[in-house]
Amino acid sequence: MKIAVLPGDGIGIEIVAEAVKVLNALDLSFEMESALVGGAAYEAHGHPLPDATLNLAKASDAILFGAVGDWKYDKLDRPLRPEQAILGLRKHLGLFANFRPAICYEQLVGASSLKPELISGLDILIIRELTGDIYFGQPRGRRVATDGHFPGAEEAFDTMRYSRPEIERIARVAFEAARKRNKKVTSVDKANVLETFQFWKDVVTDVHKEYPDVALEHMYVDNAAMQLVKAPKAFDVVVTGNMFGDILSDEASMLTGSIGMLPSASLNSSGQGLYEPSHGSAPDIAGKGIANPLATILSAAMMLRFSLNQEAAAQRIEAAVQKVLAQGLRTPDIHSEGTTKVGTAEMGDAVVKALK
Ligand SMILES: NC(=O)C1=CN([C@@H]2O[C@H](COP(=O)(O)OP(=O)(O)OC[C@H]3O[C@@H](n4cnc5c(N)ncnc54)[C@H](O)[C@@H]3O)[C@@H](O)[C@H]2O)C=CC1
Ligand SMILES: CC(C)CC(=O)C(=O)O
Ligand SMILES: [Mg+2]
Repeated sequence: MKIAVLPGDGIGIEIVAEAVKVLNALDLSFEMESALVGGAAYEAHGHPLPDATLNLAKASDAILFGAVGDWKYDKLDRPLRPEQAILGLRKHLGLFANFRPAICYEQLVGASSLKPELISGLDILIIRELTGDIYFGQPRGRRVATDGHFPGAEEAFDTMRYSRPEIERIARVAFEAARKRNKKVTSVDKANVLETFQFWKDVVTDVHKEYPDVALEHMYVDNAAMQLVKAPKAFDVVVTGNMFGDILSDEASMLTGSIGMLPSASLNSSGQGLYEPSHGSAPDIAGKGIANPLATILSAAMMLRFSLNQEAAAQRIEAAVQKVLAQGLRTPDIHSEGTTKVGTAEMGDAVVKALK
């Protein structure tokens, strides 16, 4: 079993180091090979996703990814910007199904900005389509407007699009996942305004006929954003497009206490996966040793479960995370009165120690 380790930029480097520490402590036999990605790869090789990194990712059973990006690259031509590395990996590896579980551990009920009764026992799964939508649609660019409100003015445009097979396959992933949970799927769209999302809604409704045992509800994305903070436990599986899923999963992360707690798995149709926290490179706290590594450590657990067939090891990691939280250890993002503030490396060490 081979794992490509791509730490990336900012806190990506700090949090991936802790996940690797935990993986090494499991005494399983897998090979790990690291490569540069994002801004770090741009600095060294002039490209955020060099061929060597992409080839390593393709040749691996799984990829452990940190995060890419830094404000200092915001003026680069888009193809050279660090974020193109993660978009490129998703596209080249066909990682269309992004699982973002928002689970509120009992020990962190007080860390959320929501009332305890709203989030205690929360366990929802956001399934985000990851290789289509306005993030990948062509054409896109800048031009001089020939029509619209200001003909002759400079304008920018992107293309939102989804094909039937793209929607069908992510809908099936969602219905299958719901079958193993509470048998409810909420499909989030903007069908009242966007043709792409009326189509999304129609196709999800068609696929639902194959899953009569699973309840399907449709919800507009603006309402979904509101319901997520009003009554989050009413959701089970949420399936949505790339952009809405990006936004809603960051919102959902606060139900778990912090974005530093939200892991993710991005899978293709052959079971190969990329595992990364749902957050970014956090330049505001990078290099300070205070980033929460738990989302990345929990992503490593998802990797063991989904790509490496190591369910027992995945459960060991998840139990160890719960144990350190029960011990009262907290990075600053989840710290509250009466708990012990620790740094990134101390948190990783504590998880290693807590592995049974
Ligand atoms: N998959 C990826 O590589 C992603 C990369 N990005 C990139 O990351 C850079 C920063 O973007 P932002 O919008 O600031 O989003 P971000 O997710 O990096 O940070 C948002 C806020 O959450 C905090 N935060 C994030 N992760 C944390 C952790 N593990 N522990 C404690 N606090 C944490 C940050 O300090 C910041 O205040 C940008 O260049 C962006 O494009 C953003 C999202 C995903
Ligand atoms: C940097 C973006 C491409 C990705 C993002 O925000 C995400 O995947 O959550
Ligand atoms: Mg995001």
